[in-house]
Amino acid sequence: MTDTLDDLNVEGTTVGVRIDVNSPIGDDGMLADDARLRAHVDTLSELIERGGRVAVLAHQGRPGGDDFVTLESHADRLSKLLDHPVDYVDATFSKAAREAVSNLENGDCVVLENTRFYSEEYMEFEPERAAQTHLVTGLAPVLDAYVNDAFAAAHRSQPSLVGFPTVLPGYAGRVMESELDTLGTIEETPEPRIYVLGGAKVSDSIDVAWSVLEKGLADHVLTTGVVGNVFLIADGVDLGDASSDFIYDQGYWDEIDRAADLLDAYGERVALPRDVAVERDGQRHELGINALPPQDDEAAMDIGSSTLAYYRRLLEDAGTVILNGPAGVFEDEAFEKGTRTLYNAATDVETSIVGGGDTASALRQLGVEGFSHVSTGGGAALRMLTAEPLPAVTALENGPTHQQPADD
Ligand SMILES: Nc1ncnc2c1ncn2[C@@H]1O[C@H](COP(=O)(O)OP(=O)(O)O)[C@@H](O)[C@H]1O
Ligand SMILES: O=C(OP(=O)(O)O)[C@H](O)COP(=O)(O)O
Repeated sequence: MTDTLDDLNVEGTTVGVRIDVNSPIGDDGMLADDARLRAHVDTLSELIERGGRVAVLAHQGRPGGDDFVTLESHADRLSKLLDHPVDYVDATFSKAAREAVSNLENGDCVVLENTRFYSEEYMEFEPERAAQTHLVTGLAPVLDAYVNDAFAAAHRSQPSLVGFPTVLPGYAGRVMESELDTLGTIEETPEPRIYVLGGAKVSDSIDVAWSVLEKGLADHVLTTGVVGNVFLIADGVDLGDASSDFIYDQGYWDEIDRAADLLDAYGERVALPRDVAVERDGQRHELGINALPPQDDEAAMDIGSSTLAYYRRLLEDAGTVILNGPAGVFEDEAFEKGTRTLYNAATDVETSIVGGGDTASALRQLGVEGFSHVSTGGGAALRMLTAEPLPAVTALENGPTHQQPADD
């Protein structure tokens, strides 16, 4: 068990708070969706109201990506959401950052710059080594405590996630606490248990499928999205050049062999799409597996109606459904049907758990509501749902011995 904010004496304490606000970014380089910021409002408001001196750490995007931008617009939006001034400093652990943190008064809040602007932060380390990185050795001396609220990044073993709790007393924030409470009890959820794996993170999804099938956590795995396309190709279906090229370009070609191995081992418990939707004459057009391959430039952009009927039948008997990743290119109106219909059907299952940044935004866009739990994390939620430990949580649990009295 990790300590929580209930165990932290906040007043007058300078707290480094790691949050996950990794969000869609518009063409203007500004924040395009603030759902992940909203999730952290409770933790940050509580620390501010209890008189903490709050230094916020977070990443945005990955190096080289269009969404690899400064946190300035995140700080602006946080200030509005918290209804409280939030400063921003374009530094993470340099003298300017340390001075900004040291000058905080009780109830002040500053957002430091995107941690991944600093190269060691995009590497994975053992906690003890992460504690020796420039970020942690530079910033930890001006902090009294560390709060990790970044559940969505807790599957990463990066310095801001595992280094600080190795040298500072560490606490779970309110988002982290609630995610661990809900997702930590997956083995106790009602059976049969169905995992629906879609979206575009094929490699992660295959890892999850292996793990939950091997451990007996999943009675069935249903595949959709790019994941479903990879499984279809692994099963010998010719999806055509457009889908194959897409999978190749994304670097997922090797995953086809892994998917084939999984089908060999657990094929009877893995469900594959029975039809797909392509764009023909500017419209959605569904093709059964026997009608494939599609025409040259047509890519499989969604699952079709037969697949939806098949998956809905399987869901009718489920006690728990765990879903990650959209079933199709939901951003395009013609291909939102799979995601809308499947996720709506999932809300009827006794326990329904959803994870994933894009998935959560798809559900908001499509107005699908009624799940037992919508996680702030994708990869992190999936890792927990395979009953695997999260490095950042382990680091919090193993952190330096500390006894700080809670506020009176
Ligand atoms: N058949 C498909 N072809 C191409 N992209 C797809 C397909 N199905 C889903 N996607 C894309 O997958 C992306 C989301 O996947 P992912 O990042 O894995 O989800 P999450 O963030 O919820 O884990 C979306 O941008 C969606 O357009
Ligand atoms: O968005 C995130 O994860 P997710 O896409 O699995 O929800 C986290 O911010 C982790 O980001 P990363 O996958 O670039 O390490």
